[in-house]
Amino acid sequence: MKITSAKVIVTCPGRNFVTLKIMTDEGVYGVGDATLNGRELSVVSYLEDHVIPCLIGRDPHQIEDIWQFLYRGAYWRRGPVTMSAVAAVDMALWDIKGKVANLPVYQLMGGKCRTGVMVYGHANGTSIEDTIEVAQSYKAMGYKAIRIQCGVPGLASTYGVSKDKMFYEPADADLPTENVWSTEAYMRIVPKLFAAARDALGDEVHLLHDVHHRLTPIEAGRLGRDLEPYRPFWMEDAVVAENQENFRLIRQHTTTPLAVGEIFNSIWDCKDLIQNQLIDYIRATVVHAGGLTHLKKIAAFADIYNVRTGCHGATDLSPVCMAAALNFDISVPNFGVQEYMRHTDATDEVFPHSYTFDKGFMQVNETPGLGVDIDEDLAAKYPYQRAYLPVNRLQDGTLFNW
Ligand SMILES: O=C(O)C(O)[C@@H](O)[C@H](O)[C@H](O)CO
Ligand SMILES: [Mg+2]
Repeated sequence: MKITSAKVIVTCPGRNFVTLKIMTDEGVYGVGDATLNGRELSVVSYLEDHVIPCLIGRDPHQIEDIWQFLYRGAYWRRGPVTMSAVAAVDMALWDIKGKVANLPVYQLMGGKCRTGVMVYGHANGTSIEDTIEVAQSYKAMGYKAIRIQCGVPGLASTYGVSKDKMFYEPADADLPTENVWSTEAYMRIVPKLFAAARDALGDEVHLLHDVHHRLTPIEAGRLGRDLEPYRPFWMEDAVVAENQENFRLIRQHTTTPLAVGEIFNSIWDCKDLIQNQLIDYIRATVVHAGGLTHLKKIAAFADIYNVRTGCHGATDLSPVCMAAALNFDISVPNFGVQEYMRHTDATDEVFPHSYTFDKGFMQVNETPGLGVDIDEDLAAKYPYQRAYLPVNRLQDGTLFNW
């Protein structure tokens, strides 16, 4: 079997998605997600100019060898652009292998380890009351795990709080929107949100929260300790993780479980965090961390240290990535939870898929391959629109972490 051609499809049914489609001499094709929010076209170029020429004529069944060729063979390793491009190829090759074998990809990865994939939804509101009302509606939809984020008094806007309650897209403008941030105000409101949420939602539902890289390690230690009475499922991205040692300080001060990794690209970004047991959940994704081939290795390494998976699943990860993630989630032993931000109907129409949601769990279903496709004619109706993620400044104007 040989790869005969490949193409990159950029479409914007409300937000941008980049999809790789690999064709073979047997008529079977595979799809992979290559979306990197706010930096989409750099991955398009990486694929078109540097990856696709190397794929033509190769045997699509040699997934590991092609992965090694694109990773080691580039000489320049890692980084979000490279690893998203490698991931797209990897996903498409698993899709092809599954279609040829007439099996869903999870079967090729070892088969089901569980009956369904527990997902968490996003409840957010400008006030604590609004947020709890939305969380109640998620609970009514059957969600077992809910992320709660609320507005911070005195700040015009904050990460995680959207106008549309079901579809959150932070890349909202043609040039970066500027947000204003106060750590002090934020640290005052979040424990109150958790106290009210536990009270209103009961003991059983899992409550999650995303700090979005905004605290210092000692501040994160304090927030984690303040949240302990409300037993959060996790505190996510409490600090920036370029320095993995940051997490040691947090760990010394709190037993609140820690999650990190949505912006990680390889096992090297989380190796120390995992082997020193400084985190509880690794959030690396199929699309930004080198595809299923690499994420399987991260998960296997994490399993040794009791670290569970909690893959990123925001709307900027296309349904192609979601389908790949669900095949991964159902088949790894140390699965924790999967993030699930619903895509809009327009996006779901461009990417027909077989996965389903029911009572807080998702199912991959039995479609051979990844179980997802792209409708190219429909995709062509939504041309690329430049969109940036926001930037964040402190109240005195200092540029901060968004
Ligand atoms: O946990 C999450 O879902 C996030 O932190 C994302 O919303 C993130 O901000 C976006 O994926 C950025 O593109
Ligand atoms: Mg996050």
